[in-house]
Amino acid sequence: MTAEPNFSNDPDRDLPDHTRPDAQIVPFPKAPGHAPDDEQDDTPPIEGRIVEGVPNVPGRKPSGPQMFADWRASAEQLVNGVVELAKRPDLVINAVLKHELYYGTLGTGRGIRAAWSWATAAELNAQLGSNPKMVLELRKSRQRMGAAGLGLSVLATAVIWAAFGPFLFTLAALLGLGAVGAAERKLRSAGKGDGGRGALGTHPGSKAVRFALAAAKLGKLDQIRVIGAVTRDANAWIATVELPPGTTYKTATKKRGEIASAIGVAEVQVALDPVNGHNGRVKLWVADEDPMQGDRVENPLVSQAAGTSFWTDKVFAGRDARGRAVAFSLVERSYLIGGEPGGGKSVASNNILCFAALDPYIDLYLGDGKYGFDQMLFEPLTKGVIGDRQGHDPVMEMLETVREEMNRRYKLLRKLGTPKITREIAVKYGINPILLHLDEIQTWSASGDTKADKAFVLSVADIVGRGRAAAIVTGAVTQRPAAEVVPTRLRDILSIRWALRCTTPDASDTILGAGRASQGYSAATFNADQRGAGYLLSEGALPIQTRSAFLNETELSGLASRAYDLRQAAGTLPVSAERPGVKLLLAVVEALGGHPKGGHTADILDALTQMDGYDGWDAGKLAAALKPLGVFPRQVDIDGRNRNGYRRDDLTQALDRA
Ligand SMILES: Nc1ncnc2c1ncn2[C@@H]1O[C@H](COP(=O)(O)OP(=O)(O)OP(=O)(O)O)[C@@H](O)[C@H]1O
Repeated sequence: MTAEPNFSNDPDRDLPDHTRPDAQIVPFPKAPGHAPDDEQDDTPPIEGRIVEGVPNVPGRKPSGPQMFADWRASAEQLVNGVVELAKRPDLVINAVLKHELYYGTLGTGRGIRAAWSWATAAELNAQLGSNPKMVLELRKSRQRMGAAGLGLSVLATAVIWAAFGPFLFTLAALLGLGAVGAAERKLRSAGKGDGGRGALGTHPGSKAVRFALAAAKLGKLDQIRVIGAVTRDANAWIATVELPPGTTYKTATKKRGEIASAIGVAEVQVALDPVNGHNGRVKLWVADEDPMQGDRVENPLVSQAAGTSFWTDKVFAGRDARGRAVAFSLVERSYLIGGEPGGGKSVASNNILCFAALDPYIDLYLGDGKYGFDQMLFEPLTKGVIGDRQGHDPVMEMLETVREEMNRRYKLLRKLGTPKITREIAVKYGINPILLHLDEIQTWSASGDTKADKAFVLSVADIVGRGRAAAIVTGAVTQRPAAEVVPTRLRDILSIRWALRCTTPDASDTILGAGRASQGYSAATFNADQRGAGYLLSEGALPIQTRSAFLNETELSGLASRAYDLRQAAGTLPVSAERPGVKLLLAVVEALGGHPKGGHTADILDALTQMDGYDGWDAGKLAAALKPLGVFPRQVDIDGRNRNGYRRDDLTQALDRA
């Protein structure tokens, strides 16, 4: 236990910008009553047009003058837009050409395919065997008609060219392409394109948005309004929608899947935010691409030179669908991480473990029910670890150690007459926060040995429940999120829940809480390509769709060795036989032999000088080496002989302190 004030924990110390201001849990969707940041913008929107920027979404019904002002602003913006376009006709031509060339070519291709099918009477292919004569005759006659039509077209083209030159020909060709392109677009938006019903795309109009919401059964088309313009925000479009009277924001969140389907995107691409002060409005945010895929999310710890502070910093968990940082504090918290095998639990956990490791004053206790190598990097930093010692005994021993420490802290709190350990108390009394991280808890909570499993769950629940005030954070991780693995009484007191990809909505609810999936927060909606995707529920907030930060192996070992250095400098490395002070204490204890009281200096030196590294040591050197460790020679009575020596108690207490 270290009593030094933790100056590296100073909240004002110089950290890179991105490590703290971002460190907020941003509800996704935002908690009702919480105005989205981007609603601060005052730019009046234009209904039915796409503008780059952020819409102004008033939370109350607009007043008459307000509506008039909106319309005036809309009209002004429209006029400005037209003026801008008039100044740059090349942009208009470019856009038209691009559109016509693209859709015109697709439409022409579709036309050629259709003409070929018609000319070959493809619809009668099945009857070729039973009635070949009829089919072949029809083919011949259609092909004759087709050839005549083609010939006439070529002739007409030649006449136009000869009479009016290439200009009119080009114009006619462009008009033709435009008409075909328009038809192609219509076919696509009506769902008759080759690829099925098309998505709304990246720049939908408000009418298309209303159609989609009506199709998602949020109400009748004429009762759904889009307030202001459909706008763009980085890689998404945003629309503020007024639902039919009596339909609430919550109803809309439950239909997120249907809305996504009607828009033609994946559910994870859609976010619904409440509109401050109006429960019948919803702010619809639709990403162009799946935000849970693509490049990994990096953890800012990698580029941060300083360590972390349990009391003032937040764990960087990842980013939400909109790319905003998602982070949480560990103070007075505990957490549950669950998800199917390969769902990303270890990756998510690494963000917490690295954060904790980098605060040299957090004592780490680690247990992995897989007895694998996931935690090995951190083992040299831990105060308690079960490593590959299997069964309930090692883990129960570790839990008992933590509970003893917790009881000791409660005694201190009673003495101080204060309800919980604060940063000031921790620094004053040398109390280090504890992180107890238990991976694959099903190994001990649902092993089949009912008695042992129950004892484990009770012990963990005790630490979670009382540890909050004693600066003890418990984390439980499982790949089997089911009630028998994480009993409700345990889950309900774990304040942070992180549901990575799950196989069923029930499994997701086991982590996030009953009913969450039906509210639209289900980690079962993620697929295997969405690596690290999950829902993170922090105390008192709605679950946030989050992609966890991914630390690769190089980064992990770099962070672990940085944590080692920080702990070495702070003197908080765990007892290790390799450290000179500890090595000496262990050697002297060994030299005592078996006597419970201790040993005389002469006898100790006899045994010590036989060991490696202590050749030639005398009483003076031994006393000088033990002095900084707080161990001094005393008179020790052994078997009636009272001589200068060292007491066993003094040596073991020094080991504890080390
Ligand atoms: N946030 C992420 N970004 C990118 N890839 C990720 C992310 N999270 C997980 N992955 C990928 O998924 C793989 C599996 O993740 P991880 O090992 O964390 O799963 P797990 O849930 O711990 O599995 P198990 O239950 O078998 O231990 C990782 O090796 C990595 O390739």
